Amino acid sequence: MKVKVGVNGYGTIGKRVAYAVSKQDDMKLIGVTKTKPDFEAYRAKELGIPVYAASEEFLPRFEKAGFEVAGTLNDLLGEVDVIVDATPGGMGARNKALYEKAGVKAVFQGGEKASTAEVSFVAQANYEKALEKDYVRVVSCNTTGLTRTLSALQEYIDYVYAVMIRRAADPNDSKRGPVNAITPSVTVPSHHGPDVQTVIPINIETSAFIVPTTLMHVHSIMVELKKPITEKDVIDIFENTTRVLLFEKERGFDSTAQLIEFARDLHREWNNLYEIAVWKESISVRGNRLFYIQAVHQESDVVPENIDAIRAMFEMAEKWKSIKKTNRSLDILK
Ligand SMILES: NC(=O)C1=CN([C@@H]2O[C@H](COP(=O)(O)OP(=O)(O)OC[C@H]3O[C@@H](n4cnc5c(N)ncnc54)[C@H](OP(=O)(O)O)[C@@H]3O)[C@@H](O)[C@H]2O)C=CC1
Ligand SMILES: O=C(OP(=O)(O)O)[C@H](O)COP(=O)(O)O
Repeated sequence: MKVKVGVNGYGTIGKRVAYAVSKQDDMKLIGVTKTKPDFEAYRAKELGIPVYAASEEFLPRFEKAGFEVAGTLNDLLGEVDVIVDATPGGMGARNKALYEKAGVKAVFQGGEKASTAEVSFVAQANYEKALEKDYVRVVSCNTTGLTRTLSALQEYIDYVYAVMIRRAADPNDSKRGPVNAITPSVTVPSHHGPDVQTVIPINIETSAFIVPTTLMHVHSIMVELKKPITEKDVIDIFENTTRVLLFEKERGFDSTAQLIEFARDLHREWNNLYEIAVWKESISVRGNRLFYIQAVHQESDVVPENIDAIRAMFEMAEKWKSIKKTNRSLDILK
């Protein structure tokens, strides 16, 4: 039996999740929603993906353009087992009542509050917590990146302090920037530390800054150690951690620009870099402190998490079987 999946919100995350769903042999993509018949709606149609209006109020837009939709969100909800809500942050919580009414499970994204779902999710850290759940939140791209590397180091962690350097906007976003400024998140901690704690129980504080770039986020991480570890141990741990890759400045990875070029060289769809990129040379142990620097491709790291969340919610596979299956389907390197 294939799980029938719909995607509400076919934007940066939604289109990538829809693509990933279409690559799974145990899932079927039933359709996606759009609010307007723009080029993304036409592209979905060209790809054979049924397009539904995000609600009845948007139907006139499609009618005016002569764009035939397969129905509205309510029709889509009548056809699916699970909906991936990838609408703008905060909208998912409002949509939840519709999903409950339709008796459909839902995966929410990191723009929603933790309380929107029964569990906040990063596959390698807490897959089992999502088993049989109806509402799961895949945490934000930055929180996913922090959780992937910190969960691998969990037994060594006394306290974590991380500085998040966030991209100002996604590459397709011409409304938000980038701006010619550095914008601090003046609320400390930023949401990322408390968000990591919704997935793994560690001591962590974060602060965050937005900078004028669209490519990736970067994290500068400092761990106060509970017990000794060497730089080689950390390298070995990350080499054996799924969805984490080590990159060397020595090999030309000077910045996020080369990381994105690497994804382009792999001919990845939308130059997705699903894996968290840790600079090998940045791994440094000084006394009881470990330092490292990592980069997060905000548009794609959460995509495999959405797929694993669906498998957990329907108990379709145990943790590592699902993670490996998802990795293979998306050509994730390890
Ligand atoms: N972008 C990122 O870097 C990341 C985002 N996230 C989270 O993922 C979620 C989605 O973000 P993102 O993909 O960037 O957002 P986008 O703005 O790229 O896409 C959101 C989509 O939602 C659709 N939408 C807008 N209004 C409605 C509505 N009333 N009903 C249904 N759909 C609507 C839009 O459709 P249309 O185009 O038809 O108007 C749009 O395509 C957020 O929670 C965000 O925090 C998580 C990780 C990273
Ligand atoms: O989840 C993200 O970032 P975040 O972890 O800093 O909230 C995404 O990059 C979306 O961020 P945005 O809300 O600035 O678009």
